[in-house]
Amino acid sequence: MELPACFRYLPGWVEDEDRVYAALVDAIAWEQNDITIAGRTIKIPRLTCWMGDAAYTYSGVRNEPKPAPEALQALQRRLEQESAATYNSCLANLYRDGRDSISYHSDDEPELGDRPTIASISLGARRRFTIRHQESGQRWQLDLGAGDLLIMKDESQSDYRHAVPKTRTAVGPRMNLTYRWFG
Ligand SMILES: O=C(O)CCC(=O)C(=O)O
Ligand SMILES: [Fe+2]
Repeated sequence: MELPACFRYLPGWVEDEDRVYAALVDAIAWEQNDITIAGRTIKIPRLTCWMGDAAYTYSGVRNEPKPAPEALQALQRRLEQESAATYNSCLANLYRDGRDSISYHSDDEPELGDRPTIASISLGARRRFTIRHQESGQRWQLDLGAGDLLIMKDESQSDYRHAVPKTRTAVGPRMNLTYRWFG
């Protein structure tokens, strides 16, 4: 099914994606944060790293920025040309296996502004990405593979939610880089 117009899918956008994955998996300062929901503290089911100018707080976790490796900045420069947008930060996710996931959410923190453009690059193993329209409940799914780019803009965060569900299928690690403008 065709995606809503505020999601633009560009498969195979990254050149040399295996090399970029290998460089970044070692260079990024991964950590596993805790989140507290309804008084219960659990570990986020994936590794993350926030690279930007300022601290980023989401789900009650304050993330201090870490330095961005050169390979990450090189991708950002190419992305800015592709998406006619500028980015000043990147939230990286590492899904170690099928038990790692991100549940349905919108990236709607106030610092991202109204109708943010978020450029999301996938590297490593292919994983399912699901989109749900908040009001109608209509769903879409994409299998994001190594080198794929998904640009989310306009009402993608205000009207839709997205997720990477857990899978029982044996699957290797997947990295996702979400470039954002954080004001
Ligand atoms: O891993 C993905 O493809 C999505 C990650 C995501 O939605 C996020 O970091 O906000
Ligand atoms: Fe997201």
